[in-house]
This record gives sequence, C-alpha cells and structure tokens, in this order.
Amino acid sequence: MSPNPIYLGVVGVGGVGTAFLNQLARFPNPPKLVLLARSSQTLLAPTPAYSPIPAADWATAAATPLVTKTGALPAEEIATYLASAPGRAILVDNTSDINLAKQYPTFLKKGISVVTPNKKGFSDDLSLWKDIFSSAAEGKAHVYHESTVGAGLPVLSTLKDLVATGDEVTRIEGVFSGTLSFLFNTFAPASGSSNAQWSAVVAQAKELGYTEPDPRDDLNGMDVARKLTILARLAGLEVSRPDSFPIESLIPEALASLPSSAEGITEFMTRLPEFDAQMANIKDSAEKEGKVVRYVGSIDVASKAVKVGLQYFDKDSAIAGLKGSDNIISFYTKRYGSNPLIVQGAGAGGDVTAMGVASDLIKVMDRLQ
Ligand SMILES: NC(=O)C1=CN([C@@H]2O[C@H](COP(=O)(O)OP(=O)(O)OC[C@H]3O[C@@H](n4cnc5c(N)ncnc54)[C@H](OP(=O)(O)O)[C@@H]3O)[C@@H](O)[C@H]2O)C=CC1
Ligand SMILES: N[C@@H](CC=O)C(=O)O
Ligand code: NA
Repeated sequence: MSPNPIYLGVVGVGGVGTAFLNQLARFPNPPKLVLLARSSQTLLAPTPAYSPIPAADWATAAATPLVTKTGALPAEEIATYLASAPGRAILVDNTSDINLAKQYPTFLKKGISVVTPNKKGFSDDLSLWKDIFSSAAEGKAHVYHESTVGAGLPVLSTLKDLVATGDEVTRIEGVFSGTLSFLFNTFAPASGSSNAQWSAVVAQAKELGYTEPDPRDDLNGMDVARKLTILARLAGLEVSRPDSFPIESLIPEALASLPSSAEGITEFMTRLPEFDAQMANIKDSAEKEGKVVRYVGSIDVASKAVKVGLQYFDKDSAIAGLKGSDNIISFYTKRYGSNPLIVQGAGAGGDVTAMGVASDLIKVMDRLQ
C-alpha cells in the first residue's frame, strides 16, 4: 500500500483506454480508480467512501455492485468529484476530445494532475498551452503527456531532458505518424513490391487501432502538425496554432467537405477506393526516380520553420526502411553534433500508447508521494 492514497479518474475506454486499464490492473501499488467514463456513460465510486472500482474492462467495471452510473458528466462536475476525494487526484484523459482538453486548467487549478495521450489541448491555441502549465503551477499539480508524440516512445522526455540540461536543439525531423508510416511502408515498401490498394491499407490501419478516431485527422496531416506543434513549443518556439504552417493533405479534394460525424467517416471510408489511382500515381512518380515516398515532418529551430508533407527518399535510407507503424525522430543538437540522437519504434497502437500513459501515471504518483 502506498502511504498516501491517490484517486484516479479515467475518461475514454477505446483502444488506448482499454489497454491502459489492462496495464493499470497489473500495477503493484495502484491508485484508487473512482471514476470511469465513456462518451455516453460515467461510473462513479459512491461518496463519501470513494471505494474503488475494479480496474477492468468497461463491461466488468460497469457490472460491479455499488457503482453509481450516470450519463456523460460535464468536465467541471468530474473535476469537482475528483477534487472532493480524500487524497490527491489524477485525471487520465484517453479521449481525443478538444472540449475536455480545454478544461485541463479547471482540473489543474483544483490540484488534479493530468495524464493524457490526447494531443488536442497541447497543440491548440498557444494561450491554452500557457494556461495549462500556469494552472498546473497554481494548483501544484502535474501534467504528463508523453504519448501525444510517438505514442509510448520516449520522445517528449528526451526533448525535455535535452533542453533542461542546457543543450541547444537545432532541428527535429522524422516520421511522426504511426498510421502514415504503416500506410507507406505497406503500400510502397522500400524492398520488394506491393499490389496493395491505398484505401485497403487505410482500412487496415483503422482496424489495427493506429488511426485517430477519425482517420481523416491522420490523412489530412493534422495529426502530424499537432505533434510538431507540441515538439516545437517544448523546444522553445511559440507556435500559435497547428495550422499556422503549411500542411500537405492526402484527403482527395472531392471528399474534403464530408461532415466530421460518424456518418462522414463511414462515407469517407466507403468512397476512398474511388481515389486509389491518385495515390498510385504518387507512388509511381517516386518509383521512376528509384525512390519511395514517405510522409515526414521537420522543425528548424533557428529559422522557426515547421514543415509537414510528402518527400521522396532513397530506398536505402533509414526513413525508407521503417517497418510497420514505426516512427523515427531525430534530434539534432549542439551537444550531439552532426550525428543526431534518434528515437525509433512503434508509433501507434493501443498497447504501446497505453504504456506511455501508464508510465506517466507512475511518474505523477511518485511526485505526489
Ligand atoms: N491509437 C493510437 O495508436 C494512439 C492514440 N493516441 C491518442 O489516444 C487517444 C485515444 O485514442 P483511441 O483509444 O485510439 O480512440 P478510440 O476512438 O478508440 O477511443 C476513444 C474513447 O474516448 C471516449 N470518449 C470520446 N469523447 C468522450 C467524452 N467527451 N467523454 C467521455 N468519453 C469520451 C469514447 O467513448 P465511447 O466508447 O462511448 O465511444 C472512447 O471510449 C486519442 O487522443 C489519440 O489521439 C495517441 C497516440 C497513439
Ligand atoms: N493516429 C496517430 C496515433 C498516435 O499518435 C498515429 O497514427 O500516429
Ligand atoms: Na512518446
């Protein structure tokens, strides 16, 4: 038993949330799970006892006797409930909801720490970024969001360590999307050949849990732009918004105005095969130069230039040779000279993303002890 009980609220039980609950169930000294929510329902440990809900999958947790069930609760109510627990509290946000992310300052000011793989809050307006960190200081709470870039890979912790120890980061570049890495590695491999259709590989990436809840957020480049916004801000650049620099979209023009609803996602996935020839043309153009096409991003710190889009690579390059959903992130710094510090490995998927969330949770728990 840890000396000071810590109370936990978890919102989101999709691919990442379910894998996170699995890992939480194996913690030797788990926090007390007192709130578990999905979009339509919330499970609460009854007050004032706050006796914990088992850290199990949604169905098991929902079937637990004595759990109070309500519909979706406003973020302010979740914050009030957690702040009234008889100990320090942590919110784990496993959604991609911008509205919940906009309420992080409310949680933090009440002393509730936030751990999340949700990129939205850290990559929206710069004012929200500043509000999140000043609110954390005000509430003496912590914010950890390692899985917002490179899933569980130690990308943010590496960058923070470089900056905190006085190194000068000059450039960050690489492949930042697990989905786009998987798509291009499968559709246009550097060795061998592939007859896979673009739309079929997109459907596979969605099935494997690599894509954002709306796969168009990956294909339009916005997911990569959000990650670069977060990295650029940590490297000291005041990027105002994730759309403040040019982003190359892979969404066919004719499908660009479909609604951002569940119906819009279904129609997009249904009609995507009509546009397979467009992506095949891009692949063939690279092939004619003896290269492969990949979706990459870069931040040049001195010139404050952020770039996101397609580029051709030699087939024997490190980027061309990536496998599966791998990300590769190269940090060029004064201390590391011309050989960058490189972080590489799976950049999407429930288990690896949940690992980043679970390890952040352990770090926050340690700091609250
Ligand atoms: N998948 C991956 O590889 C990675 C994902 N991430 C990030 O992790 C987060 C989760 O992704 P993933 O698990 O794949 O997404 P899913 O779509 O699988 O799950 C999202 C979950 O959030 C719930 N949810 C959405 N909005 C709300 C809300 N307002 N209140 C309560 N619950 C809500 C959904 O509820 P319901 O079950 O009712 O639909 C669902 O349980 C995203 O921010 C994503 O960007 C980061 C790195 C990698
Ligand atoms: N959809 C994202 C998930 C991780 O951030 C990706 O594919 O990289
Ligand atoms: Na990471």
